Amino acid sequence: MDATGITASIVALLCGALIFRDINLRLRWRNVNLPGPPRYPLIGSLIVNARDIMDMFKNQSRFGTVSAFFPLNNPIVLTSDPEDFKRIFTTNIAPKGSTVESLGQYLGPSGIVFLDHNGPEMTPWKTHRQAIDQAFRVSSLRSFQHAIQKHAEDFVQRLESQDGKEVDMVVEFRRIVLNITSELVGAGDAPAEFLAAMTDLIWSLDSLLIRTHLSIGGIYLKWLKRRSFKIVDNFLNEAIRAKQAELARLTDEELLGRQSNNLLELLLLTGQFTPKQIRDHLVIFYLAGLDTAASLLPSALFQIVQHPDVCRRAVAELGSVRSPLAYDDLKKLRYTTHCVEESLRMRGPIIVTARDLDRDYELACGQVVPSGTMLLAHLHAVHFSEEWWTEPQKYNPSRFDKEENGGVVEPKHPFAYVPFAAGPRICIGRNLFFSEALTLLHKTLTRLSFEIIDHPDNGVVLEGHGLSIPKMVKFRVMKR
Ligand code: HEM
Repeated sequence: MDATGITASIVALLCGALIFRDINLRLRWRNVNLPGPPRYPLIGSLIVNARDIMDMFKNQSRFGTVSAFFPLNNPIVLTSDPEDFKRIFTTNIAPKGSTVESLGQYLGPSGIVFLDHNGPEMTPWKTHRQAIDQAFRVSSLRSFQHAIQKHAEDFVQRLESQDGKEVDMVVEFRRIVLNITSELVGAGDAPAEFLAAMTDLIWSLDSLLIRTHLSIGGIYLKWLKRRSFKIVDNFLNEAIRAKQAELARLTDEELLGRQSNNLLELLLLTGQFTPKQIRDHLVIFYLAGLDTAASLLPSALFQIVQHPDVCRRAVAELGSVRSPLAYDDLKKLRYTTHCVEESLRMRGPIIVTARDLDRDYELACGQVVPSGTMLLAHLHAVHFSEEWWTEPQKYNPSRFDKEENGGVVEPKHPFAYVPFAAGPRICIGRNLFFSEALTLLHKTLTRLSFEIIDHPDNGVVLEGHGLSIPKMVKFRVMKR
């Protein structure tokens, strides 16, 4: 057979495989009747409906609470039914699976986010999660508060030095969250070169997310970013070695009484993890803790400043609490906490979260979808649903206060407010995030006032690839 013949045979084989896949999928889905964009043979709802698919990620899905679409014939079900959230998040019917595989290949497969929780024992994820949970207990957060304070003070002094000038708060918050995360991880003394390399790795994820369906994406990016990886790995591996040596010098008694408040030390002290696993977890904390908090904080500040009544009330509350703020003072900031909660509802950085069905699944609406389907929990859509919230488009921190809200508790369904997901895999860093957010708001709003810069993009959030990120948050800052 000549070259043309071989090429024609390969093309014919590929077409045959695609047609077989198409027919198989249609048979498996013949009894499922879910709304969604039209689906074409072989390419599913891809090209023609790219816009529709983007629309589906916007706050209100065009197709209602549950819809199905098939980019390249990969079945995806998008749900914003809180009853589905309850099942997905609180049982182990839907593992994280392929959705995070590419990310795992890139940043290190043992990172807590990538470990699968499927199976009756949920190991090794459960073992890792239990060990890491210790760093987020109240006692650890209490002793970590002084580090947050120190960084918050640096942050506000930096802003004060720009008195009267225009400041890009997206950049400022990103810098401060990076520093706080480094402190938590145990890389507080990291050189600027390490922080730049780590930021490079995290930022390049956007291009990985675009290629997320290509399993090669992670490996390719790892090669492309090999220089940054070398810097990050050299620093972390050296930090792990140095900490191991330091702990080896301690007596058993000293080890027993030791209170660690950074992850590196804590993970070593458990004695359960290899240096490679520890390295992967530390990297993950940058991924999970950086973009999320650094995206939400500028938006939260923007929304507070944009609403003068809310701002006056928050400033009064923040001013009534002593400085520096101790961990136990945070609970006195009830109204400011509601401001942050309201921003998490409206501008929570994670729009959707994905799970892979490894068995047939009955949706809350009664339809059974076949195994192999990717299930997307649309966190934002439920946050904007009129079924569960009063005037969901309105920024109203008081909705979280039962007394102020005429005795009504919002939302009207316990799984209709899920900025941190829910169940055993709920965000491990949520309490740390509130410590960061409240301490930074305390410092900034009591020492500075903010004037919103007039620009059409100011305060706008970009929504793509399942994440919501502020496009621009610029203020003129003035010392109070
Ligand atoms: C605005 C702040 C944050 C938001 C909205 C947020 C949201 C989330 C969500 C929705 C998940 C679940 C994802 C899923 O199940 O697919 C998650 C998981 C996680 N988050 Fe956060 N997060 C925030 C801050 C943080 C911080 C500050 C840290 C740590 C420093 C952190 C560490 C993690 C980790 C390690 C997981 C994985 C837990 C597991 O798989 O067991 N997050 N987060």
